[in-house]
This record gives sequence, C-alpha cells and structure tokens, in this order.
Amino acid sequence: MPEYLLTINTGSSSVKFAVYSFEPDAPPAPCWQGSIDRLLPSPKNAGGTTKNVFEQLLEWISAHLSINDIVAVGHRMVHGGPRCHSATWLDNEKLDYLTSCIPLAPNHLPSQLELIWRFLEKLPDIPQAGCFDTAFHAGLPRVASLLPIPRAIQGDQLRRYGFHGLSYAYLMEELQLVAGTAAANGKVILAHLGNGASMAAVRQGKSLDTSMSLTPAAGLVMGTRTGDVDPGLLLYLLRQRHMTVEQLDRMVTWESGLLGVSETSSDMRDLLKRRETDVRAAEAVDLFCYQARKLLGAYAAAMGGLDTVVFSGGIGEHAPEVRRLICQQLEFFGIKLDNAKNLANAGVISAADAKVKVRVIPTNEEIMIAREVKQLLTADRKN
Ligand SMILES: Nc1ncnc2c1ncn2[C@@H]1O[C@H](COP(=O)(O)OP(=O)(O)O)[C@@H](O)[C@H]1O
Ligand SMILES: CC(=O)OP(=O)(O)O
Ligand SMILES: [Mg+2]
Repeated sequence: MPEYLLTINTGSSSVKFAVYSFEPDAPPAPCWQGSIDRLLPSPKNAGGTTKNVFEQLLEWISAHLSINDIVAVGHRMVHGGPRCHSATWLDNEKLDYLTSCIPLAPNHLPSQLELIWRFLEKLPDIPQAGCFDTAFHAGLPRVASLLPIPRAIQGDQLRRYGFHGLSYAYLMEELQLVAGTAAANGKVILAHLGNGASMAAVRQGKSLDTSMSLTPAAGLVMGTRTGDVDPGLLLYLLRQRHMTVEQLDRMVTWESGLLGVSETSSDMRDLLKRRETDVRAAEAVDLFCYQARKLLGAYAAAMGGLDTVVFSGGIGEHAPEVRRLICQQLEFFGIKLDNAKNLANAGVISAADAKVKVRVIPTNEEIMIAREVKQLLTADRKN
C-alpha cells in the first residue's frame, strides 16, 4: 500500500499544503499540492478561518487519496520558544508548551495549533509533527541574539529567535545546488518577502543575523505588522493616547504595515496596481522597499562584504517592481539588476558585470517539512 506524508504550512495570509510519497529508501517526492491564500488575518476570525481551512483541506485530500494512506502530518510551527530547536512529534505535553508560546507569535501559533487540534480530534491515529521556523537561527551569534535590556529581565527566554527558518534552510540548499559550494559558503543575504517579511545574513551557511526578533512583529515593515518601531512610540501611545494593551497589540500586529499606511490593503498586488492613483498605496510600497534597501546595506556591513542576494516569498518571487526599487542606487556596492531578467523573474537577475549575484529562488517550506517528518518516521521505525 502506498504511504504518504501531508505537509501544512500555515502562514499569516495563506495555508500551503502538499502530499509527498513516503518510501524508506527514497527522498519524499511531491504528489499533489494546493494552497488557500488571501486569508484576511484578524484576531477575531482566526477560529472561523481555521475551521473553514480544515474542511477545505479534508475535501482536497479526499479528492486525491484515501486519508488512511497518510502516515504522518508535518506542520510548520513558527515559534519553538526556548525549548524546541528541531522537528518533534507533537504530544499533549509539547502542545501545552507550544500553547504557552502563543504570545511570542500571536499571528501564527493560534491558527497553527488550532489546525493540529482539529487533526487530532478527527484523525487521532495519524501522528503530527512540528517543524520549527526558529531552528535555522538557533545558533545565532550572541551579539545578534542579545537584547539591549537588563540581564535580569532578559533571562534565557527573551532574545532574538528569528523566523522563516524552513524557507531559509531550503534557499541555502538550493543556492548550493544552482550556484555551488563556494557561493553557498560566501556572504549571502536571504530576503523572504511575503505577508510576513524578513531578511537573514548568512555566512558559511550559518545565520549571523536576522531581522525578526523575539516575535515575528520585528524588523521590516510587513503586510499588517509594523516591523521595528521606536519603543518610545509604544510608550507614547500608552500614555498620551491612553491605548489599552489589547488596542496596542491589535495595532502593531493586525492594523499596521502596508495595510495601515495604505489604508486599503495588506496585499502587495493591490498596492502595486493602485499606486499610480493613490498616494497612500505609493507610500506603502516605497516604505517597504526603502526599509529592505537599508537592511541590505546593514547586513553587508555586518558581514564585511556581500556576494549573493536571494529574493524569495510571495513578493520576492513575483514582484519585479519591488525588487527593482529595493536594488536601486546600490551599484556602489556591487548590486546592479538586469532589467529584462528581473521582469522575467529569472533565476539570476543581476547584470552580467555586477559584483554581487542577485537571484530569485522560489521557496519550498513544504519539502523541508516533508524531509524532517521522514527523518522522524524513519528513526521511529528503526526502533
Ligand atoms: N504576482 C505578485 N506580485 C506582487 N506581489 C505578489 C504576487 N503574488 C503574491 N504576491 C504577494 O505576496 C504576499 C504573500 O506572500 P506569501 O509568501 O504567500 O505569504 P505568507 O506570509 O502567507 O506565507 C502578498 O503580499 C501578495 O500580494
Ligand atoms: C514568520 C512569518 O511571518 O511567516 P509568514 O511570512 O508565513 O507569515
Ligand atoms: Mg509564508
């Protein structure tokens, strides 16, 4: 009887799922994949959305295979807190622990956990595994993970964790395949630009720094998240505007970023269409690209140079105009795009004479999940 793995990548604006073959002596091969995108994120509709997603998912599975042929489900877990650094089966104790981590990733963990509970309720015999976005950054140098707050408050739990790790791990493997070992071991900036957006500075294959921090609200401006803001602004809003903590949380997580600035949409496709006629959309796009450009400079400085930039994620893979705006004026440190290649979303979009290679690599978090779950299953079956 054939055996399959189901992978589920719940992002902040989409759920991407895929079924892979599971054979002990072969790498997981993709059989079917699907996605539900433009899920409007909001704290109020998270539960309803997840119920809907679960039902659509079951329908989608039964259209392709018998549910009994699925031997394990792997879920992307955005946050593993201070304890979870590698893929693991999700038993009640792990799920309780991850539930306690919700405040560290309030955009993602509630819907990720709810989907797991629905699976456990409906299909209790299929083991569920968690694969962590934070794992790729687990070895961040101390200087990058340390927060500038009193040590007594910081403890072991409060530090920069970093996210989009399944994506970054995949991009580094692909970079090695398409560009070779020397390029993969060089000074690389990975830009995962989706509804959530982050960058990572990677040298010798190791994460040296990344823009998201304790939570995925930090760093670049995003679909609905602020990214980095002046901590004084938050205090000002608490004191002078008398915002409650809940109002502040909603503002930072759900009402800011591209949506807050444009006042119309968190979706880059909409903003690119509207920016000729709506100055708010134009400003949102400009802000996004300006911040990304500044961070490229910062990470090149942090690494003492730059060999490769990789664009990925929904925006990074599909929006040439955003890549053009990010890379403009960077010729002084070797970044220069080839316009035609950029417009074609080609694999290499830098000009032939540019010092820095700029690449577009479609990410695949699902295959990383499938590989990690296969390892867990294989280890179990050996015992
Ligand atoms: N063709 C496109 N042009 C511009 N932006 C796009 C395009 N396709 C997708 N996007 C953008 O990608 C973002 C979603 O990215 P994705 O990585 O799928 O999100 P998630 O964070 O949910 O994983 C949205 O802002 C969407 O507008
Ligand atoms: C961590 C994060 O923001 O993930 P996503 O881009 O999938 O929302
Ligand atoms: Mg994503």
